[in-house]
Amino acid sequence: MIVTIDGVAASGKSSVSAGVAQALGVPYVSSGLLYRAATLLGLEAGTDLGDARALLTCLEAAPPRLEPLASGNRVWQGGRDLTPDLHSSRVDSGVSVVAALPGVRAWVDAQLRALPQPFVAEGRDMGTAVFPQAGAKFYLTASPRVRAERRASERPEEVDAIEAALVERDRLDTLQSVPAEDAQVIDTGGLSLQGVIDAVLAGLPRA
Ligand SMILES: Nc1ncnc2c1ncn2[C@@H]1O[C@H](COP(=O)(O)OP(=O)(O)O)[C@@H](O)[C@H]1O
Ligand SMILES: Nc1ccn([C@H]2C[C@H](O)[C@@H](COP(=O)(O)OP(=O)(O)O)O2)c(=O)n1
Repeated sequence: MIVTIDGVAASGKSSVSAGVAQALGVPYVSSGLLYRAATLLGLEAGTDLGDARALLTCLEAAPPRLEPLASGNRVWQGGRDLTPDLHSSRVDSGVSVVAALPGVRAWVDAQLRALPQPFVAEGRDMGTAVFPQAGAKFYLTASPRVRAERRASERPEEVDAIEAALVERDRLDTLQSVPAEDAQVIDTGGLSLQGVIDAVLAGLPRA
C-alpha cells in the first residue's frame, strides 16, 4: 500500500513520514528532495532556474537518484551525495520556480513512480497527481508562525525572516498544494511530533 502525506512547507511532512514509515516497516519517499536537487544542479551550472530545457538537459546528463532509506532519504548524483547541500536558503528560495516547470514535474513524477512499493510518500501532490490510487492520504497544516519556529531550529536566519520566506513559498507552491478530496487534514499546531504520527497511524485503514 502507498500512504501519502502532503502539506505546506515545514508542516512536519518528512519527520512524520519517517515515524509512520518506521511503524509500518516500510521506507518513506521525500519527493521535495528531487525538486531541491534539480534546483541545486541548476544553480551550480549557472542556468536560469526558469529555463526548463536547460534544467532538463542538466538532469538528463547526470541524473540525481533518490535513495529512500528508512533512516533518512538521500540524493546521489553518481558518487556525490547531494543531500547536505539541499536545505540551504539559496535552494529554499529557488525551488518554487523550478517546481513550477511542467517538464521538471514530469521528470520527478517518473522517478517516484519507478520506486519499488510499498512506501510512505511525502510532498505536495503525492495524493493528487502522483499516487491518486494511494490507500490512505493525509494533509498536514500549521500556522506560518508555528512552522517558522520549528524551522528556526534548523536554519541560521531569524524567525521573522523564515516566516516571511515560508509564506512566500506557500504562495508560489499553491497550484500543486491542493489537498486531495479524500485526504484526512491534520492541523499539527497543537500536537507533538509523536502526536501527529499517532494521528496518522490511527487514520490508516485496518488491515
Ligand atoms: N508536530 C510537531 N511538533 C513539533 N515539532 C515538529 C512537529 N512536526 C515537525 N516538527 C519539527 O519541525 C521541523 C520541520 O519538520 P519537517 O519534517 O522537516 O517538515 P517538512 O518536511 O514539512 O518541511 C523539524 O525540526 C521537525 O522535527
Ligand atoms: N511533491 C512536491 C514536493 C515538493 N515540491 C516543491 C515545493 C517546495 O517548495 C519544494 C521543496 O519541497 P520540500 O518538501 O523539500 O520543502 P519543505 O520541507 O516543505 O520546505 O519543492 C513540489 O512542488 N511538489
